[in-house]
Amino acid sequence: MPDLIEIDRLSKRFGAFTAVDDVSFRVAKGEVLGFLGPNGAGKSTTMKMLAGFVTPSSGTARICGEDVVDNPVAAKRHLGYLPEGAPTYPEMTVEAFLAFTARLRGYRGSEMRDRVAHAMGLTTLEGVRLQPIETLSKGFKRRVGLAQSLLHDPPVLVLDEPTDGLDPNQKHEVRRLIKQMAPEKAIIISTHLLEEVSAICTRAIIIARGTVLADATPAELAHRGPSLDAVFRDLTMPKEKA
Ligand SMILES: Nc1ncnc2c1ncn2[C@@H]1O[C@H](COP(=O)(O)OP(=O)(O)OP(=O)(O)O)[C@@H](O)[C@H]1O
Repeated sequence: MPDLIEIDRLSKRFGAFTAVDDVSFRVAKGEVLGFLGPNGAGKSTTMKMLAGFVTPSSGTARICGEDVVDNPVAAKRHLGYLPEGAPTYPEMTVEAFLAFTARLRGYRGSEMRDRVAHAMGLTTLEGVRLQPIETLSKGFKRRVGLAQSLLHDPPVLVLDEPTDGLDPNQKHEVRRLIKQMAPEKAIIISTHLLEEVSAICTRAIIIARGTVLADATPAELAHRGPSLDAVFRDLTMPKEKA
């Protein structure tokens, strides 16, 4: 399977602080990579660099072979990105926001309407399509963000905490959707939920203080200790000085 995401020696410094430190990995079509780490580990910053919202200090990131710094428009064409938090334009209705995003993606007329309807169907938003985004619950807002990332059916998805704020039923639905899309795409999800990794990820990267500490299948990671939870703690908790 081809590598649709290629990250080589990527770093990001904010002043004297290094948020992402020499990170390299690849994600092939068919893989769902879980990006795990404690708060402040550098997950969102890495995803923002992939999405072109933060410029790397050094290293490269390519999506479907397109460098995100040198060819940002081409790279973004292949990418669906769900940022952390709620979608912008809170006063827009769900449908108007998705139509606006679809127009930005270059769709017009019936194709635009079909794309919006399909994305709302995938994320079960039809019931709230005429509601302003600001009046929605956190879980619904998250799903509007997800719908926006799926509009152009991109081969690469970078989803920053896709199930954050969802109730257990909604979590189940979003995980089902990710699994269903997985064979045709390369997907990265960041999460704090270790059960999510076992449920949908084919591979997991554990990152802390900007550095990759492990890159393996969930089963391989779980075998390194009594549980995935214990392995995560052992890798990411700062060690006591002797
Ligand atoms: N624009 C910025 N300026 C300065 N520091 C930043 C900036 N963006 C992020 N950081 C810092 O970089 C580090 C990594 O942040 P990042 O948001 O990537 O972590 P994360 O792993 O996504 O954390 P969380 O799980 O809490 O979302 C943090 O210490 C954060 O405060």
